[in-house]
Amino acid sequence: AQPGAVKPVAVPMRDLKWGTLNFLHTTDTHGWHAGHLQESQYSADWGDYVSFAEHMRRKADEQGVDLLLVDTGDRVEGNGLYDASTPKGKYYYDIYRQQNVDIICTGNHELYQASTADQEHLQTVPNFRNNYIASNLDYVDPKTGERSPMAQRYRRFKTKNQRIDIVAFGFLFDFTGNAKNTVVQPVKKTIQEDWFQKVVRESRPDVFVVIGHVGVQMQEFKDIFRAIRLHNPNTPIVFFGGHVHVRDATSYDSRSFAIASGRYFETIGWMSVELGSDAPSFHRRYIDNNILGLYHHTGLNASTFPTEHGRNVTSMIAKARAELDLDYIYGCAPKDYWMTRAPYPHENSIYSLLEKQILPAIVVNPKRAQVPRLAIMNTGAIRFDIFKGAFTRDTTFIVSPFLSVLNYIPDVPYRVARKVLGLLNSGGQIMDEDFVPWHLMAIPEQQVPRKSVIYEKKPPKVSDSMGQQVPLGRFGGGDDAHDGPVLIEGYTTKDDIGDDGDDAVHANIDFHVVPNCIQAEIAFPKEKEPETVDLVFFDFIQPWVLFALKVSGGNQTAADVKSYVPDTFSDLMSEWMKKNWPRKCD
Ligand SMILES: O=c1ccn([C@@H]2O[C@H](COP(=O)(O)O)[C@@H](O)[C@H]2O)c(=O)[nH]1
Repeated sequence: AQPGAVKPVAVPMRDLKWGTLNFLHTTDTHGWHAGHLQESQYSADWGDYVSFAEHMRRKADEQGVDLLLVDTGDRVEGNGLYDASTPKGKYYYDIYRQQNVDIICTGNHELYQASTADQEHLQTVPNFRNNYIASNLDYVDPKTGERSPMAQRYRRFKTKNQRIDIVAFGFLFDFTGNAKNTVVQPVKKTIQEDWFQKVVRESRPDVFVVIGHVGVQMQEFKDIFRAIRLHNPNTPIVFFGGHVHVRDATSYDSRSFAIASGRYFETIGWMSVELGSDAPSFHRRYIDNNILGLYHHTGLNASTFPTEHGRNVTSMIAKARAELDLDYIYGCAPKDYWMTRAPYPHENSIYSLLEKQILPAIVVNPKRAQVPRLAIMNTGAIRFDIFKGAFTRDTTFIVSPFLSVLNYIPDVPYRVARKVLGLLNSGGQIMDEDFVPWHLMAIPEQQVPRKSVIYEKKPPKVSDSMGQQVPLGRFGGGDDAHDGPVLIEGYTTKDDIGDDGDDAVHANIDFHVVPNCIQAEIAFPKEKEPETVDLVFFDFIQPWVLFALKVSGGNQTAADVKSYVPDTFSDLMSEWMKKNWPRKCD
C-alpha cells in the first residue's frame, strides 16, 4: 500500500477454490493503481498485486495447475496517477507494465481521445506484444492514414504446467464515441468475418477464453458465445468482462462461465475451472483489494508477502504521486457526498451539491451573467463520491476526469427549454431506434437496467474506532445472515450464481438509482418565468440535448451551439472547492 493510505481492517473471509485452470482478473482500473488511499478495504496498490500474482503463480506451479492474468481495459482516466501528468499517463504506462498480464484488451476509455489511443498503440500494445488482443479494433496511422488491427485478432497458446490448449479473443463492446484514429467494428459483424469463423470452426482448443470490455449481461458477449458454441458444442468457454463497473457473474450454458470484476481496482476477480471430469465446473470470487485479504489467500504476512518486484512498484507509484503533488489540498469537504448511496435530491447527494451550490456558482459567462439559464449535466460525468476531509488534486480527477466543457445555445424559448431535462430522463420512450441510447448519459453502474436497493437500517453495533478517516471502511450495522463479528460496509454481491461471491463478508450499502441528467436553474427572475433562457450543457450530451430540443418543438441545430466558458468543468469545480471549503481539515 502507499504511504499515507489508511490502515487495512481484517474482516471475515471466504476462501478461494483452485481448479485446473485459474485466473486473476482486473478491469476498469481507471488509473487507481495506487489503490484507494482513503478506503481501508481497497488500499493495496499495483505493487501489492505484483507480489500477490507472483505468490499465486508459485502456488499454481506447486500444485501443477495453471494461472493466467487477464485485464479487460479502461485502465486509464479517473485518477490523478494517470490524469494529472502532462502528457497524461507519463508515469502510468511504466507502472502498469510491471504486472505480467497474460491476456489484455482495450476499453472505451483508451479510445475517447486520439492522444490516448496513440499511447495505447505506442506503449501498452508493444509492452504486451504477445498477449494483447484486438478482435474488433483497428488503429489508423496518423501519418499514412493506413488502418490495421490494433493488435493480433486472437491468441492461441498452451499453458505453462498442463499444456492446456487455449484460444483467446479480446473484444470491445459496440462503442461509437471513439476518436477518429481508431475503428471499432460491431461485434455482430466481426463474428461473421472469415478469420473468426475459421478459428471457431477449425481450431478445436481445450478451452476458449473470451476477454472483453463488455458487461457479462450485454448482447455482445451472448452473440460471441452463440457463434463459438455453434461449432464447439462441448468445449468450455470462459468470459472475462467489464465496462459496467459491477461485480457480476453468469453462465450462458453448463459449459460456460462469465465474470466481471468491478471497477477502480477495488476488486481482483478470481475464476477457477475444473477441467478434469466430463463436465467442467466453475468457481468465482470477488477479491477485495485489501492487503490483509491478499495475505489470507497466499498464507503470508506483512514480512513474507512483499516481493522485491512488488516493493519496487510500490515505490515507483509513491514517487510518481509525490512528483505529481497529488496530495495537494484544494479544500476540506465538510461531509460525505454520495453518488448512489444517498437518494437524489438529498442533502448528502453529490448531485444535489452540484445542482444547488456548484453549478450556480461556476456556470457564469461574464458577458451573459444576467441572462437566466438552465445548466444541464449528465450524472455519468461524475465518477466517484466525495468523502469528508481533504479534497485534493487527486480527488479532482477521481470525481471528474473528463475534459468536459460547457456549451450553450443562447436565448432558447423557455417553453421549449423547460422540457429538455424531462426528455433526457425519460428512459428513451421517445427515441428512434438508431439513436445513441439515453442511458449512456448516466453512470456506468446503470448501463444495464438497475433498480434501487435500500436495506433495512439497523443501529451500528460499534462506532468507527480507528481514529482516522475511513469512509468505506467504517463499521456497518451488521448483516442478517451473519451474527459473528461486527461487519464493515462494502460489497454484498448478488449475481446469477448466488450471494457468496465476495471474498470478504461485508455489511450492506444502499444503491439509489440516479437520473440520466440533473439541472440547475440559475439567475431566474423571482416574479415570473423568463421568456427565453440560455441552455447550458456539458459538451458530451450535445447530441441528446439537440434531439430533445427538436422533440420539444425547438428549431436549434449544432450550428447554434457556442462555448459558454473556456475552462473544463473539472477546473471550475476544483476552483469552487478552493473558494468555498476551508483549506485545513480537522
Ligand atoms: O466525456 C465523457 C465520457 C464519458 N462520460 C460518461 O462515462 C460513461 C462511460 O464510462 P465507462 O467507464 O466507459 O463505462 C459514459 O456513458 C458517460 O456517462 C462522460 O460523462 N463524459
